[in-house]
Amino acid sequence: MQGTYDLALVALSYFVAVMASFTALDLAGRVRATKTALARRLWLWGGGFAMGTGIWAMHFIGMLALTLPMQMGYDLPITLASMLAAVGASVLALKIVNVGKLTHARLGLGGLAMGIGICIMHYVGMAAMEMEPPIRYQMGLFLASVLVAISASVAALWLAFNLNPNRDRSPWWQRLLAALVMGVAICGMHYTGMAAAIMPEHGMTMEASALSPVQLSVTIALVAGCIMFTSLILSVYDAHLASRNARLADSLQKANAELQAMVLHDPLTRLPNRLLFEDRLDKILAWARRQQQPFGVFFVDLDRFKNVNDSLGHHVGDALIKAAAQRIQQSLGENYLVARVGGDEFMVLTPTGTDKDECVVMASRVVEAMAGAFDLDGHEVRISSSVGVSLYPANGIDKHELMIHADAAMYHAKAAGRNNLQFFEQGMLSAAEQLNNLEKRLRQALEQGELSLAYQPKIATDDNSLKGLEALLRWYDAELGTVPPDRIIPVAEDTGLILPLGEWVLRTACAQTAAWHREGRLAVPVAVNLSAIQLNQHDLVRMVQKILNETGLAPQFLELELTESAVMQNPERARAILQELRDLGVAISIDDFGTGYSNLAQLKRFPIDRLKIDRSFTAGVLTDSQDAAIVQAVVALAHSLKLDVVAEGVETQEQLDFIRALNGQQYQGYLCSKALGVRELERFIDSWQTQENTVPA
Ligand SMILES: Nc1nc2c(ncn2[C@@H]2O[C@@H]3COP(=O)(O)O[C@H]4[C@@H](O)[C@H](n5cnc6c(=O)[nH]c(N)nc65)O[C@@H]4COP(=O)(O)O[C@H]3[C@H]2O)c(=O)[nH]1
Repeated sequence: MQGTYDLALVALSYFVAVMASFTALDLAGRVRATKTALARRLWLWGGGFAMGTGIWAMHFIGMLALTLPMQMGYDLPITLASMLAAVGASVLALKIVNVGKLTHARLGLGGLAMGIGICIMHYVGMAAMEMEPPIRYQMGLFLASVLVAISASVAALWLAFNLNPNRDRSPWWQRLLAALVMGVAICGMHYTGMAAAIMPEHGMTMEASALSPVQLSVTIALVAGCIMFTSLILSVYDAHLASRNARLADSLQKANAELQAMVLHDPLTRLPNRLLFEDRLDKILAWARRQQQPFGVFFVDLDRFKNVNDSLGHHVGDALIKAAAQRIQQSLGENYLVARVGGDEFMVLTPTGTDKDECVVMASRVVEAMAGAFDLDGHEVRISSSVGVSLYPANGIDKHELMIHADAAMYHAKAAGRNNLQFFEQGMLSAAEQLNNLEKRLRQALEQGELSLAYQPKIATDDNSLKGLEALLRWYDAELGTVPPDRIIPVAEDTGLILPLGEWVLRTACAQTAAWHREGRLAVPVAVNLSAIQLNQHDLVRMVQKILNETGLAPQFLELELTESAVMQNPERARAILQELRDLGVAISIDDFGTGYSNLAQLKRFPIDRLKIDRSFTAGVLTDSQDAAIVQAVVALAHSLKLDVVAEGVETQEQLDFIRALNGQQYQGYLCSKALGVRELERFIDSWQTQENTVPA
């Protein structure tokens, strides 16, 4: 008996087979990409189920496409059994190819399971027709149908799973190609199998319990379609979730990297922080030990940074740190690791192989780089740096030693006048400790009122009258003994203590002088030294005004002494502030004149009243022709600018005569008196008057 095929239904059957294969391969492809065992099992069963029902649906649509000259019907239990065979074989095949590495054997086995599954489904499905007499098959075509099913299945599975062995999931076009081939396996088998079938002439089927082909095919197509559609939707949703997870993982990774960068870097300068520095130091140490190579650790501290921070505000301080960080890195180059390890402290790690000479060259570059003026937010700021260097292995063989020794060397550089570099030496450890101790005790002395002032008279050269007093800081510490101001002031400047300390000096000197005025003991001005840092203090003028008000000292009885270098640090700003102080009625004098780098043209523009000749020049006026020439020049300059001159450190009558001959107006020095405590000064005044010298009262 010959049948005819409806080509549209044949095409539909192929389409269903391809759809089923695509869905199945898609779901099965997720098995490898999925982490949990349960999800893997679900995807495997989902794929097998979609494949099985798809093959099953294809079969019955294929049967519907065939018109036989007889009525047809199917036995329901056998029909369902054919579906179970298709699902079971599909699950088995997908499991075989999805577990472990896809070897040739496994691929062959999977294809075999799939091919046999398709065949069983087909021939059991045919048996559901229960023809009388039964259908017979041509052996050749029957075997060909089995061969088509198995070989096309092997090809499809290879395409689906083996084309991209390094990837968890194959791309969609590859799955589609595999599905088209699998469609060929299913349909090829079906139609070859149908060609193998010899239908009995005048055969009969259709029992009372059997289903009509149209009913069955439509039901199956609908069920299979629903299953495939749902499976695909699930798969697409899963793909969406997977890509979202991938994106999340990606941004998590980025956030993690950023967090790590934050933990290891200083947010202001973006330089490595101490943590990262120490980590790198550990690594370079291990390397240097193996290679037996030297390397250096620099400790860089900005001098007078607190000055800038306190006087110009934190935003300028921050800008200075940033600019300083850049300069350090630029002066050293990329091979040097620069880290910010504290407020104004940086550490540098040289590359391995850097010896002592090279360390000196490179550290000097940092010192030089720091000495140039910074233009910050319209402020011209000058600072300097003190650099300590320790060398592996000469100055330390472990991380802590190298760091502590570089730190100690840096302290030594500070004590040696700042703006320089020092190599570590054993004797330095105590210097650093001493400096720390000094700072601690000074802070305590200030808080507990253990500081005092001494007053040194200023005498007129012409008539020996008392012209004024200079207040000088004194500190006697039980442990340290008498600590001279030359040691106190630099420590105070570096630690920021100079502001409260300077305010205390000013208040004490004003209060004492006002008291002497009230007592009628004297009526001369008092001179107070101001540090460069105080000059930059933003509320200096207000503070001076407030202290004058509080102590009741008239402004014309206060004189502020500033060193030449303090004024020249930022001449424009200094000029403006001095003018404001002058406007209050306070006098200004330039201390240690001749020791700095005064620009004489600029000096003319400063609102000052007096120049003080440094005692180093006074000491040499009679013995050193250069000192004598300088003193002569300074006095001449002062006269031409209509400024008074005070010669400091006059110890002998001859020195005084020299100054007097030049018409220098005042002098200070041991010839007349040392700086004296309050009671001593009062006694001095009394005795000075009795010697027929004048003391204005
Ligand atoms: N060899 C010798 N020395 C003489 C003679 N006459 C005075 N001196 C000393 O010379 C220094 C004069 O003070 P300076 O030039 O302002 O120099 C001062 C000043 O720059 C600074 N200083 C002192 N007190 C203060 C203060 O309260 N604030 C600030 N910012 N600096 C201060 O410390 C420096 C040193 O002060 P001192 O040790 O008190 O030393 C004082 C004084 O004792 C003399 O005839 N021969």
